[in-house]
Amino acid sequence: MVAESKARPCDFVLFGTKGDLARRKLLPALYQLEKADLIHPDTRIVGVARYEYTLNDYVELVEDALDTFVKEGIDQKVWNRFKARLDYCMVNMREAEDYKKLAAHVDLENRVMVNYMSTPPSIFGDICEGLFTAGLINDETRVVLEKPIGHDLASSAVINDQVAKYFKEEQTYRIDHYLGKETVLNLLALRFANAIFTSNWDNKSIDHVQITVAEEVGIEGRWGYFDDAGQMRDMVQNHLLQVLSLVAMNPPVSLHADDVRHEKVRVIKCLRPITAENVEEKTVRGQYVAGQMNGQDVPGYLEEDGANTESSTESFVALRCDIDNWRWAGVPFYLRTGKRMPSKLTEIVVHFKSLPHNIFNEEYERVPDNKLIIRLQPHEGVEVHVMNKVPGLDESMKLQKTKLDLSFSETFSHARIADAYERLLLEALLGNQSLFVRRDEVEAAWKYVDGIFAAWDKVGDKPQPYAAGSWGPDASFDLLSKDGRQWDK
Ligand SMILES: NC(=O)C1=CN([C@@H]2O[C@H](COP(=O)(O)OP(=O)(O)OC[C@H]3O[C@@H](n4cnc5c(N)ncnc54)[C@H](OP(=O)(O)O)[C@@H]3O)[C@@H](O)[C@H]2O)C=CC1
Ligand SMILES: O=C1O[C@H](COP(=O)(O)O)[C@@H](O)[C@H](O)[C@H]1O
Repeated sequence: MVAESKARPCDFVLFGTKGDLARRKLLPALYQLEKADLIHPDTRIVGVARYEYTLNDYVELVEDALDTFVKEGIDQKVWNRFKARLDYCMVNMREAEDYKKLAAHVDLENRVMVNYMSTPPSIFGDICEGLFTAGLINDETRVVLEKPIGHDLASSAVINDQVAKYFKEEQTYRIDHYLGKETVLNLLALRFANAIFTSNWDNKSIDHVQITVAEEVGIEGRWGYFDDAGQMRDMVQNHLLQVLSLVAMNPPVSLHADDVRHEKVRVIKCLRPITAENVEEKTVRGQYVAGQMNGQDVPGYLEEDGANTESSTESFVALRCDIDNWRWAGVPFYLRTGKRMPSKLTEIVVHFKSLPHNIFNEEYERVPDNKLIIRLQPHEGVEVHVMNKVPGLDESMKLQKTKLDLSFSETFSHARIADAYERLLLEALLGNQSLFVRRDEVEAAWKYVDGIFAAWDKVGDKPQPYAAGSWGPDASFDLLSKDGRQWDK
């Protein structure tokens, strides 16, 4: 992607530094950037929380997070460099006056202040106001917002307005970590650097597209958060619609942030609204009950720690999305995501159209369709399913389904696949917004999702049970079979 500004030294201020995301993902990602020598030598990292820590306490907290979450272990030399950048400031994030303390920890004259809000979105506005009160916002100051922004279109507009009071859109970086995944970025290369795909990427060649984001994990101690959100708000509104928009968008004029975002938002705006009249035909939602994962008994959603036995929050969603534009008219995009599925699997399957006529033997009534499978995680790679002649002297031209399989770990064996947050933190430090979501994208996605919730409410839809360790409710299979199709897995 194209960096909008040259690398400059930054004050990277991590609000919520003691939280789960900061410990599990953000601090390890910063450490990896240090290891790869990608952080400007004068950049500082300032942790912010509401605890009275000494700098030493904070350094220990960071070391503990890295010990726990950096898989390959900490390299002492890298750690020594990294820890020299650390600083800590105690702030009560709801108290605007308290932010004045931060002034002593940053240098607006010589460094760009990048404020990462790894906190509940309900305090994003307070943080912006606090930064303003303390005189810490200039034209270069950036703010990085975690997802999901809001609970629906109205609440997301409130949060975006609170932020926009102090920060321009060019200063606002909305995170969707799927946009930082190496394989999601590879979609751009696959689509726009390969004529074989570019010229076949529409309703003349493609029958339908499947996007699956299956998770093995359950609620992982986040029941309070998750029950309020559900899989639709936690995954579909952001990650799945972002992936869909990258698969379906028209070629952007360039890789500059707004050129890419302009094309993505056009796709989301073309999604045909799902209404009470067709919501039962086009959507399925589920909630897991007790089952087995890898031979172990696991509890149902309502038996998880902290659960409320009345909850009708969905942990699984499947949708048929239709994109009303010239390129995709008549090509359904089937989306599916759920917790407690049999395995972690994130992939896009592009099913090409059937051939009009079979000139080969009768082994197949119809020659099986070609498929392009883009494996986002795990086993990152790309497969193309094609038909081949079985070698041999017989006259029958026997065909066999075969696959061209490009595995990233084998083909690029020298390259380490970076975690999505490494890429996104680097881009935020460099000042490149391409991989961040613009306000109109977030709002268009909420509009679509809000319509589905309204339709579910109107028809009184409730999640259907599925056993933990299964691929979701039976209705998810019916969603495709009634269109004469089936899920790839
Ligand atoms: N965890 C994850 O995997 C993901 C999280 N996110 C998003 O990232 C953000 C952070 O999530 P997560 O780390 O899980 O949440 P946590 O609750 O673990 O962390 C949030 C942090 O914010 C701090 N905080 C909250 N209110 C205040 C306040 N008034 N003053 C000072 N500190 C405050 C909390 O402090 P204290 O410790 O004192 O309570 C806590 O350390 C959320 O927006 C979430 O939606 C997005 C994707 C994945
Ligand atoms: O944002 C989130 O994403 C994770 C899944 O991310 P992945 O990179 O492991 O695919 C999900 O488990 C979590 O609930 C959600 O908030």
